[in-house]
Amino acid sequence: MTVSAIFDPARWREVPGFSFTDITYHRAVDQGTVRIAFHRPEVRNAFRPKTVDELYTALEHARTTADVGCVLITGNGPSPKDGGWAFCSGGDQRIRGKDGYKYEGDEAGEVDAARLGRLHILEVQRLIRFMPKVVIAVVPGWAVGGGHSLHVVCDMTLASREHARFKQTDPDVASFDSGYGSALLARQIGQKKAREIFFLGLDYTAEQAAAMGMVNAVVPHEDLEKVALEWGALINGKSPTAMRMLKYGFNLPDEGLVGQQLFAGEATRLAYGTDEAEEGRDAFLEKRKPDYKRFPWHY
Ligand SMILES: CC(C)(COP(=O)(O)OP(=O)(O)OC[C@H]1O[C@@H](n2cnc3c(N)ncnc32)[C@H](O)[C@@H]1OP(=O)(O)O)[C@@H](O)C(=O)NCCC(=O)NCCSC(=O)CCC(=O)c1ccccc1C(=O)O
Repeated sequence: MTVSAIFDPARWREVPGFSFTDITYHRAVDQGTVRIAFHRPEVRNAFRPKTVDELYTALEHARTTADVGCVLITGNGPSPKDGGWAFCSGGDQRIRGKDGYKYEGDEAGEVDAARLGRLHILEVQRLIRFMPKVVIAVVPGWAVGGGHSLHVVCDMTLASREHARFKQTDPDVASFDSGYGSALLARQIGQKKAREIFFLGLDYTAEQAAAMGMVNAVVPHEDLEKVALEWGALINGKSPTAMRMLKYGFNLPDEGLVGQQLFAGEATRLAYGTDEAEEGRDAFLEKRKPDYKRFPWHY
């Protein structure tokens, strides 16, 4: 299979140094935007622990690459089995064990009983939320269960007019994202609608999701990745400092002390660039008292 039917290979290069199987990882040829895509279209891009490991690795690489300002998360497709499209259908229910999602053994479909079950998609959610870069969910099909929660935690969502569908099946399979997947969703679209999505488990089109406020734009399917790249270029044209202070400022009221820590950390980085901070450091190194008299108490 090619990477994805709506992926334009002329606009991307594979990021070297990785041997991913469950995701693909590309960098745009002309801008600091990367594309990370679920690559299990035959199961609507459900994630298993290996998928989550790879997703975390690619996201961490993007987070720590200094000239990347925008991360697109999407799903490759369509399914070779039936032509269906998906962003992500959440945890792979075939390998869910009593202690979480199980790693597979040597044989396909065989569980590795020696390794502990994982729920580390939640670590991926935190990485998306805490990284000082703009993360966009590019939804070409189903966003369901833990896949729905991933789109919620991204900074913005673009959706295919024809194929994107949003649905929360968590309670159908006795799972519950009572963290970002539900509570942050309620911040985005209101308590009543968020509760409806979880308590009824209905299907919603891209247009309905946009009307609720959980999708930023609805785009013709064949233009989805082109528009995502246009948004990436806009984002990369802006001040990195301004963008990360904005992201952390948007997050802060919902993150408690962690949000304050992230915002304050970036404020500290800015303060380190001042003459005042240099005076504090130099005084220590020169074993003298700092002299802050020339610095005003701004008001
Ligand atoms: C996504 C669907 C609505 C798509 O429906 P449809 O287009 O009709 O396609 P299907 O024929 O149903 O599916 C095609 C094919 O894919 C397989 N498949 C689809 N989804 C999954 C899946 N999640 N796991 C395994 N396999 C899947 C399906 O079986 C078909 O295979 P065939 O061999 O061809 O028959 C629909 O498919 C659907 O509803 N899927 C299930 C969605 C779901 O319930 N997902 C799990 C929700 S729970 C979750 O994700 C929790 C994870 C999590 O983030 C979390 C968060 C916080 C705390 C804990 C957790 C936690 O990990 O539990």
